Amino acid sequence: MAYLIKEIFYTLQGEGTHAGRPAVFCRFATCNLWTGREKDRHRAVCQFCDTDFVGTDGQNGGRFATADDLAAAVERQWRPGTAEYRFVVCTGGEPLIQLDTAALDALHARGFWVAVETNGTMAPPPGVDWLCVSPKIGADLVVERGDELKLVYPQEGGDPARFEHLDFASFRLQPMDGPEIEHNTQAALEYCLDHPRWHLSLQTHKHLGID
Ligand SMILES: C[S@@+](CC[C@H](N)C(=O)[O-])C[C@H]1O[C@@H](n2cnc3c(N)ncnc32)[C@H](O)[C@@H]1O
Ligand SMILES: Nc1nc2[nH]cc(C(=O)O)c2c(=O)[nH]1
Ligand code: SF4
Ligand SMILES: [Mg+2]
Repeated sequence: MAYLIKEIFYTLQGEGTHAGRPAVFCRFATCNLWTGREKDRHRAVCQFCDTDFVGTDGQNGGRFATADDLAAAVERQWRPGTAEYRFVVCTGGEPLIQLDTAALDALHARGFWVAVETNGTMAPPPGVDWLCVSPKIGADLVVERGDELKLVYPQEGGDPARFEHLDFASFRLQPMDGPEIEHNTQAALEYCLDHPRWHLSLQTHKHLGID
């Protein structure tokens, strides 16, 4: 199977439990909850997306014919001479449309610890090392266990309490970026203070001005 990849780049994981950790980001093209085109945003299931995942024209993006070709492209972005701590974040778009066992195995074979950022509407292949699920109100959540549940806050109909029974090690609220970011950050902060099971996740890369 060929893989359509928007971009591959080396940066710090900006969000969640692993914020601050050096990582190669592999952004898969396409999503099942939005076409990615602005003209369709108002009728998308997920309307607040902050990401361009359309096409294969980003840095180091392209069509990779095999899982090993994809893993090799990821490895090329890791700093040479550091075999340890290799970390790749598979995101998108929705990575689970394309990320299969062959791709996961190929990344593992090159020594990567593999994280996935998903909207939770599709089952992951077994063996993902860190599964971060970010539910979208209006989409069926089929992934009910994982390492981190990262809820963008606030979402209409998305009371965090709705998700607390699910089997995740960590529960995070991430303020919705957009015109209301300051208000949303205060609201998420207050929610965490009142409900200490929830920890705040900030998009630190945006503050750092990095990808
Ligand atoms: C662009 S998505 C790609 C992965 C997957 N499709 C998903 O939604 O989890 C990566 C992360 O960014 C979050 N995100 C997207 N738009 C956001 C926004 N406007 N504010 C805060 N987080 C956002 C998503 O909820 C998800 O946790
Ligand atoms: N630095 C950085 N951290 C991130 N964490 C999740 C991201 C994503 O778009 O999935 C992201 C991203 O785009 N950049
Ligand atoms: S599900 Fe993820 S990639 Fe798809 S539109 Fe929503 S935030 Fe963006
Ligand atoms: Mg992002």
